Amino acid sequence: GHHWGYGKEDGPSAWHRQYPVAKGNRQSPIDIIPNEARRDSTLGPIFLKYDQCRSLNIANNGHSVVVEFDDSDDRSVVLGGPLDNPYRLKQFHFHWGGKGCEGSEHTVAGVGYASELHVVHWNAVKYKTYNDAAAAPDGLAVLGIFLELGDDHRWLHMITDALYMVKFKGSATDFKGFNPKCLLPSSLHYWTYLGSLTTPPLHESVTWIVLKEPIVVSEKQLGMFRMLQFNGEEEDQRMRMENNFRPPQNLKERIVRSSN
Ligand SMILES: COc1cccc(N2C=Cc3cc(S(N)(=O)=O)sc3S2(=O)=O)c1
Ligand SMILES: [Zn+2]
Repeated sequence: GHHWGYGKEDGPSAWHRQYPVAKGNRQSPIDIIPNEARRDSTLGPIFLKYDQCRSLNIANNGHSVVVEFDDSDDRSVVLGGPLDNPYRLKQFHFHWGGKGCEGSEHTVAGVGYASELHVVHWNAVKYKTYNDAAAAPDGLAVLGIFLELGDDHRWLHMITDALYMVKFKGSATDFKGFNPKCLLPSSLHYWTYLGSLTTPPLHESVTWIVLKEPIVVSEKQLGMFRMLQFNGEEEDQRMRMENNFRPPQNLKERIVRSSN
């Protein structure tokens, strides 16, 4: 049927028709204003226990490129910070712009980055399935990491080298042995707030943890993401996958907290 996308007719400004929660009170992304974030001494550090993580595959879902993990046990979790219990690593994916344009979803004092990495975790302590967690107010914890342009990232090639295998929507290939720890910046200082999925179904189920320090990737590396297509191989219309980001949404009655 008529599916959502990032074009003029099916893009973020139209999503509310099929997903009324798009106009909800805890939508994401937002513009983060550092000076207005509340420094909270009760907010401890976050811990990323990814050493036993097991990546499974890399796929093009028609909206982004996603790396999925085995989440059948608590082998890889995020804990601490604003979280009351460990959240299980499920997948990571990216959002990016067009050549030379901004592409991140969150912005910082009105400034966007070239891209944003989302590492998605779910509350397997409280919820039996991912689907249940993804629709629950404390179901997901997503780590947001900004990508800024500069030198080559020494490990990103492991992902960009695989992109030719998942050029079209619906394609997937094995992707074992990848640890997202190699995509983290040196500092785990963060902003955190209660928000939502940034794509349909836009569930208001995400505790966002946005790292303050970006990682650096080259224009050449980011350009590889733009060889992906929104369309399936059999579709006539070829649509380059780019500008797959939702713009910042109203903060409403929320505050953003800052780790020390
Ligand atoms: C029942 O709800 C479900 C079930 C299965 C998958 C999803 N998802 C859809 C969108 C979506 C968007 C994310 S983002 N950009 O905010 O990090 S994460 C995510 S998802 O949880 O994978 C939702
Ligand atoms: Zn995302």
